[in-house]
Amino acid sequence: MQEVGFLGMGIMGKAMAMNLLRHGFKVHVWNRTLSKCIELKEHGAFVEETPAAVIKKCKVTIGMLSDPAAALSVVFDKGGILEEVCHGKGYIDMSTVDAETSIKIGEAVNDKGGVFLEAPVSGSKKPAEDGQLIILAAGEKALYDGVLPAFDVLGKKSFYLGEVGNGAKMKLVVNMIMGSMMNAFSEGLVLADKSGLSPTTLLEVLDLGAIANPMFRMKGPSMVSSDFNPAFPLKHQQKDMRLALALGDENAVSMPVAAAANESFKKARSIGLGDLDFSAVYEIFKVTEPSP
Ligand SMILES: NC(=O)C1=CN([C@@H]2O[C@H](COP(=O)(O)OP(=O)(O)OC[C@H]3O[C@@H](n4cnc5c(N)ncnc54)[C@H](OP(=O)(O)O)[C@@H]3O)[C@@H](O)[C@H]2O)C=CC1
Ligand SMILES: O=CCCC(=O)O
Repeated sequence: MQEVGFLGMGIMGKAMAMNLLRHGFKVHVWNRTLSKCIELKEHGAFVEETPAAVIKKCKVTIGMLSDPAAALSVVFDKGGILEEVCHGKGYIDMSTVDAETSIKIGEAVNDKGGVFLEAPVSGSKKPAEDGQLIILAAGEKALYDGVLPAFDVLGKKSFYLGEVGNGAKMKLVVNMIMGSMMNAFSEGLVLADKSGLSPTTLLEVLDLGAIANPMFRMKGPSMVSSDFNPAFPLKHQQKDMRLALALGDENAVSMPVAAAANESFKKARSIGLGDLDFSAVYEIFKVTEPSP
């Protein structure tokens, strides 16, 4: 499988498509905003006008879209993949969505004779550029096996999790934990600062102890210097908290920590931080009560 379609040239999709091109794949790309395909074209990608045109040319097409509405749109709307998907074609949705969205897409693709895999990823812009993602796939096993050469380029490890929906759920659980951790981390950095400690020294202390982790190590220094250039946009993290909380509702799991974290991300969105990196949630903890 050396030819692949790719829908969605956002932060992740562009990095992943570039990576496939670098490894010798022929890549047919589409993006709602066409201008985002220019750089891909310069690197040898074929730019198509609709998702349907991509799937017509490729046996396997990957989608990497912002949210459930976008994931559904490229499948069901005019010019969408349902217009061309048929026997012998596979569609792989790597966006972070809820299980219900994934199942709906999978059933529609199957009804047209195609095969479907969901494959959301852990890892952000840099792992996407470096082919170091963690792929959480579920759905048609034969498609999974067939697409492994591409997954091996995109990721450092692929998991096959069984029926459609399990990949989405695994991804939401992971991001729910990550979003909650980011809130606790932000509170700690502000608490250190406001109580007269150096946040930079706190980072050093954390990194030597039992809760050292790559996220604190990577995001900490840029947070302290108020650099929120987006790798993972805050609006997407809030979407993931919302979808994870809905999964909690369905399963009667009490999630007070995640619910509080979701409120923080919502507050950050409401003051215009949605397009910044999700670590910008830090900003809302800096706001102090005005003195009486
Ligand atoms: N960034 C990250 O670190 C990670 C992100 N993810 C997940 O991957 C997905 C993509 O994330 P990311 O690349 O960061 O997001 P971006 O916001 O950078 O890109 C979103 C993409 O979705 C497209 N899109 C949005 N709405 C529609 C629509 N209605 N119809 C068609 N296309 C649409 C955008 O097109 P246009 O350019 O026209 O706006 C763009 O190509 C999300 O589900 C996210 O949660 C998963 C792991 C890590
Ligand atoms: O969905 C985004 C995940 C970002 C990450 O795993 O670093």
